[in-house]
Amino acid sequence: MSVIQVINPNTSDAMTATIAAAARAVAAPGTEIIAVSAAQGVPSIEGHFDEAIAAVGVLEQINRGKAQGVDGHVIACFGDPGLLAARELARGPVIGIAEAAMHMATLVATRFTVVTTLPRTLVIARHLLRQYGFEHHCAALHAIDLPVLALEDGSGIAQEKVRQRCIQALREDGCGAIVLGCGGMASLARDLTQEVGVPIIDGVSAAVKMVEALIGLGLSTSKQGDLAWPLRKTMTGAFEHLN
Ligand SMILES: NC(=O)NC1=NC(=O)NC1=O
Repeated sequence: MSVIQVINPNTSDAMTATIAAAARAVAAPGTEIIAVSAAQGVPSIEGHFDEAIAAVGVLEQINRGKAQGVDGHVIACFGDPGLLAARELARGPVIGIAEAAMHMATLVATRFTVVTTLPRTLVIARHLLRQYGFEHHCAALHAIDLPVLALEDGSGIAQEKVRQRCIQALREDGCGAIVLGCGGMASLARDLTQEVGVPIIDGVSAAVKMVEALIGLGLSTSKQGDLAWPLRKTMTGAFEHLN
């Protein structure tokens, strides 16, 4: 039995439910998914400021997951907020949904397109492409120009905009796969893939399977060098509980 903690770095429980359903849909029979929202922070993550706030919430949940003895962690926001800090703190594997989706896309296509939410988050995805070494695999990045929580408003408008943008990208970008650039899009991948006949990749499910694979291989986060446990120091104020 493996236990994987899936962390929604924003505080919107409705999005956590969407993320949890996508994770459980692909989890192996022997894998238990524990899905959590950030205990404090921002209701949605749509820029550098939000990412900084969300990173603290991620670290708090990593600590809780460690205390619960989970075997691995997923950071279920497309900016992968706090990923390396989380790897310092964690023993088990920590995978972000952007890196997971990008890795999977390169395994099934030579070029992929990213479809995300607000235009101002495009640069965050670009930074990750460079950080992970996937820039030359990415054909294009597009934003549907709707806020993250539009995906949870029940209207279906955001979901239809994602669908239309994917169809347009497949016509125009010369890509062989599409990466969905938001944790809140997790539920769209399977049906969209069926409809367009091209891999539409959700990072939540990709990350869950990558964590399962790492656990199965007996690979945990390296504690050599920069991902060694954080140096001990006395934290104060709002961070005292992280001591
Ligand atoms: N690009 C994004 O939409 N990032 C995200 N913000 C959130 O709150 N969750 C995401 O996945």
